[in-house]
Amino acid sequence: MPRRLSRSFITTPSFTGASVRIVEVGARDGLQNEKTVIPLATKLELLNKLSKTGLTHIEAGSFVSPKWVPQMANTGSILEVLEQERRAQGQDGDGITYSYLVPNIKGLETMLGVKGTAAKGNEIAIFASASEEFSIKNLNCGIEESLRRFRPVVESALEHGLQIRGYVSMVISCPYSGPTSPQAVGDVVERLLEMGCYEVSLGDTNGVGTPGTVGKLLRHLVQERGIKPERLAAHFHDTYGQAIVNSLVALEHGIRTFDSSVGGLGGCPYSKGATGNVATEDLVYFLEGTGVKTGVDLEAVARIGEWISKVLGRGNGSRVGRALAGSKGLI
Ligand SMILES: CC(C)(COP(=O)([O-])OP(=O)([O-])OC[C@H]1O[C@@H](n2cnc3c(N)ncnc32)[C@H](O)[C@@H]1OP(=O)([O-])[O-])[C@@H](O)C(=O)NCCC(=O)NCCSC(=O)C[C@@](C)(O)CC(=O)[O-]
Repeated sequence: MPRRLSRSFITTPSFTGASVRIVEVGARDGLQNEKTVIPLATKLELLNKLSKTGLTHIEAGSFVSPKWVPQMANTGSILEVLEQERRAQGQDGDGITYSYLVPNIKGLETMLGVKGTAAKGNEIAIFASASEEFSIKNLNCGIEESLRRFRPVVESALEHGLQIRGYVSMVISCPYSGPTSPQAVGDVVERLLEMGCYEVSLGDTNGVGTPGTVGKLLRHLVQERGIKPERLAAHFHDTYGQAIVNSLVALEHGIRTFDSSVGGLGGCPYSKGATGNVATEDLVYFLEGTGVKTGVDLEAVARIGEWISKVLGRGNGSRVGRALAGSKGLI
């Protein structure tokens, strides 16, 4: 007799009528790992194209040390240009929230020092880890110290009217320390929420999660700890090709915010072998096909995925993007 499968894997609930928010991270998580310096004009063109696809939340860069991540060194110029455009468009600009990673108070001060930066339409993201070893590799300090450093960043950002998003990396397993316990993830998530983050994005940084491990993590966070799924986001890398099925598991647990990257761009500079985030095209195709509204124009994003992949001289990391390019030409 074959063993019976657990109910959630064989009976997918109907999501018809549900809607999600997609956080497009291609211009930050996607580009940060590229070896050759990408011109400012290319980054701005990418952001400009993405802003016309129905996406409402776009990560535009990082105010991190240029010695650590040289590719993000021109983030101040990106913010300045986007702010100029916002002023030219009127008070509300294009209605999109642009998000910037900030690792410490120096990063926040640099961001606030950019001419014309307004709280409206901008937010910051702080990023911690559930793995002590990865925290040291990524931030040059352990988890406790990173949280201690984030506190004044959060306080100052809130005083300036900026909203704060949180990240936790290595939520499933870490290349330096092995499997991550759901308890370790839950502890950091709760600390970030208590500190003032409006949501915490769960980073399967090296894309090793499966429905089994992701389900176990989400059961712990949502059912056992009682963390509201509205305060969580899924940030799945697609290294092992599991990101879409893991997104279904996240949907089943009530998560309605998903991070993704156009063309599946990306990798993490401090996680060897990690490939890109789940491609925005693949995510939109999956969600819309499952009855979940994204508000995102699939063909428009697929066109951008083809364009940026050609500009960067890499293969298009989106299967849906490649299929659409094959059947419709796109560009
Ligand atoms: C946190 C630090 C700065 C500590 O790095 P550190 O070397 O310990 O920093 P420090 O305070 O000793 O300063 C060293 C130098 O950096 C400068 N510095 C210091 N801070 C800044 C700053 N904000 N902006 C610009 N410059 C800065 C500082 O001024 C000094 O310059 P010097 O005096 O030598 O000329 C460094 O480790 C760092 O920048 N790390 C960021 C690494 C990163 O960006 N990783 C990728 C993003 S995380 C990720 O991708 C995962 C995620 C979010 O996507 C989710 C997932 O998938 O899991």
